[in-house]
Amino acid sequence: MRVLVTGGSGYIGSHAVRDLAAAGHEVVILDNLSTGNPALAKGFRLVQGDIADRELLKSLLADVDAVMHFAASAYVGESVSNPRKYFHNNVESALLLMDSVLESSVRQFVFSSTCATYGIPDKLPITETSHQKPINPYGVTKLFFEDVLSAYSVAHGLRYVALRYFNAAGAHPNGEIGEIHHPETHLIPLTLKAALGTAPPLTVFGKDLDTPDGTCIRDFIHVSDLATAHTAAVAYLENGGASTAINLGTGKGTSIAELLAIVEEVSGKPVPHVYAAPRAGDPPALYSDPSKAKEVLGWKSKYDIRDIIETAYQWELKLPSFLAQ
Ligand SMILES: NC(=O)c1ccc[n+]([C@@H]2O[C@H](COP(=O)([O-])OP(=O)(O)OC[C@H]3O[C@@H](n4cnc5c(N)ncnc54)[C@H](O)[C@@H]3O)[C@@H](O)[C@H]2O)c1
Ligand SMILES: O=c1ccn([C@@H]2O[C@H](COP(=O)(O)OP(=O)(O)O[C@H]3O[C@H](CO)[C@@H](O)[C@H](O)[C@H]3O)[C@@H](O)[C@H]2O)c(=O)[nH]1
Repeated sequence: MRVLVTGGSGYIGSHAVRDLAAAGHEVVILDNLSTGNPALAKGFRLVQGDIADRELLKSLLADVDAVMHFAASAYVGESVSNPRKYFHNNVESALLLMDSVLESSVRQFVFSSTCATYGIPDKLPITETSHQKPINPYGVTKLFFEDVLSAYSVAHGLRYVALRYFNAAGAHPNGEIGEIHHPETHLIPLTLKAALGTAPPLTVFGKDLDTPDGTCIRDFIHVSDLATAHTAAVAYLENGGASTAINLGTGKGTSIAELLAIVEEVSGKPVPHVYAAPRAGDPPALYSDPSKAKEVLGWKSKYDIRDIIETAYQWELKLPSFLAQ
């Protein structure tokens, strides 16, 4: 298949394009480089442009069979302080992308959704039928776009897979690419940087939450596992699969306190940290029931939290030389 990958120069997209190419697909990346890094797209055709550029999309979509849509603004905390940015990029621009898709012959679509669409879950682990009541603007935009896809699949014959990732983490096991965000606000890179002394002590948001050790719980899923799930989603659509939404997680939650202990073990260094109030828009505990992914896509995660920290640590050591290339 020929796949247009929006946001393929970002963290998760750059891992997915490598897996797609390894499976024999032809990839074109569209990325405006607002948060992406061109070095992550090395070896692939990268078109620098915006998903809202109708003219550009018309020409790109003429030559592809499917779209994989990663491009978005994706910081939970920032979406609370600057919601306009999120409604603009994740809804307004994304709707223009869909107009372009519907005006083309492309009818297969894979979307980067998120467990942030669930809000505070009604039960744990979270299944795809758990209620979706997001508690931050980022989650609202992602849920809205899922609803757009659902309506367009009924009205326009679009077939889509909305992949609801839990917390993407880790780096490519071959050491070539890994997590880069500007600014970096994610827990694992900030924890590693704190251990290495390349960033200030970690601020842990919340220590008296309603969780067994009082710190927040997340289901960290290795970015290479996410990548293989995307390739499986493309195969599912290629084989005529119906539109659906699927959780991508390990099924296991790790608390921040547990995570700090693993980072200390892997790095052999203490993680300097301080506690602060919970971050606005953060649910205390999120972890998946990943069984639908196994049933529908034949996919399950291969890496665990220790693998995640080990690959992320190796990447963190390499990052200065990667950025200096
Ligand atoms: N990181 C996570 O834990 C996580 C979890 C669930 C869902 N997601 C979703 O996965 C996707 C990728 O996340 P990521 O962590 O790789 O983020 P990222 O910021 O590294 O990647 C996003 C990419 O999209 C590009 N982009 C943004 N807006 C664009 C636009 N209007 N036109 C063209 N390109 C644009 C950016 O330059 C960047 O390369 C996002 O949709 C995010 O919401 C991420
Ligand atoms: O310096 C920090 C950074 C984070 N956290 C906490 O760590 C947890 C994870 O935070 P973070 O790494 O920022 O990820 P999330 O806010 O959970 O968001 C990520 O994971 C979501 C799915 O859960 C995706 O949808 C988002 O795009 C992605 O950024 C949260 O409880 C944060 O409060 C801290 O305590 N200190």
